[in-house]
Amino acid sequence: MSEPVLSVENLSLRYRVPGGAIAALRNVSIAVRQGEVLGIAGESGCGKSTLAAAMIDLVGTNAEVTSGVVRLNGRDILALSPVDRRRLRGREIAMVFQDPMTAFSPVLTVGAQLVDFQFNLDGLAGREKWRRARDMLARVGLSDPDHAMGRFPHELSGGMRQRAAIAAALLMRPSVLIADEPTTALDVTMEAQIVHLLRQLQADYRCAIVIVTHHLGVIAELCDRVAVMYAGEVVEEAPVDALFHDPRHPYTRALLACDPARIEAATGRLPAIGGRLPDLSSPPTGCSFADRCGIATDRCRAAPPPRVGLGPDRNALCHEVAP
Ligand SMILES: Nc1ncnc2c1ncn2[C@@H]1O[C@H](COP(=O)(O)OP(=O)(O)OP(=O)(O)O)[C@@H](O)[C@H]1O
Repeated sequence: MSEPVLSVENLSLRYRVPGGAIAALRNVSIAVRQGEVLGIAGESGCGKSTLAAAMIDLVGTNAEVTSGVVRLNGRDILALSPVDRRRLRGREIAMVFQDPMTAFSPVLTVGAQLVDFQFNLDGLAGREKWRRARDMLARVGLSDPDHAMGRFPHELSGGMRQRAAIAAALLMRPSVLIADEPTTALDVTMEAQIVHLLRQLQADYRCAIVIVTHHLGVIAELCDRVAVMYAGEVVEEAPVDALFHDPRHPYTRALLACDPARIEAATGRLPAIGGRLPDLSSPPTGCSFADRCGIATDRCRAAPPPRVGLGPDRNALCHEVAP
């Protein structure tokens, strides 16, 4: 099995807030290999976006990594100087956000910005950078790339803008693409098209993709492997088919039961997981999910759960799951 291109090892991160800190990531370990698509799933507030941002070293100024390593192509990026870290972004690792305007300035044309993004390619003439940018827009499915190059970002439709943002991210051929809810702002048809595009690009460029999404349909369509997060921890990690056919962690089971695609036929209503996420300013001593779990015992509330190996690429953080 190939070496991971990106790995996070025992990463803990907290956000400083007035009067304390939010433990947004707790001992997270996860890796993605070349050509693999890793999905990160979980309810709102579980730490998905924080994990994605930490992977590309884009966490906010009130964030503090308290332990752990983020390794990109073998290098510990947290140990690099800020200048070296910035140099990696865009070249070896790039990000696509929910709002494609995040990638662009509103006051420059798409073409000018795509040319600027290639500032690292010293030996390349401006005309060549323009051609590369135009070709990448064509590659991501803009039917008239020459026209799009001359437009301001707001002059493109939402779907076109997201395609242009994906083009911007892939322009330097990074080995890892991090996508944080890239389809959430789009309608269903557009979402399907972007998922299809990501799958094609991944096959063509063999880049690894880490995709954060609350949409389990996107995970099922696109991902090879899934990490399910709950309260700042990865509670289950599994190949995608195994996760959907045989979820092992009680939280994963609850999450799948809540998927909008599985709206209860009888009532037409969406089942919800009862209870709330624990307060991450003082996480519980035992299992974080114990208060909402149907099979929790006293042991679950008293002691942190073990990580139980369940086969290749498969584990769950639970007292009650059997190997
Ligand atoms: N900049 C910040 N300052 C303080 N707390 C933050 C900050 N960003 C996130 N948090 C908190 O960290 C926890 C994890 O948030 P995060 O956004 O990573 O979760 P998420 O699973 O991506 O949620 P969503 O799907 O709603 O984006 C939450 O409790 C959130 O309120």
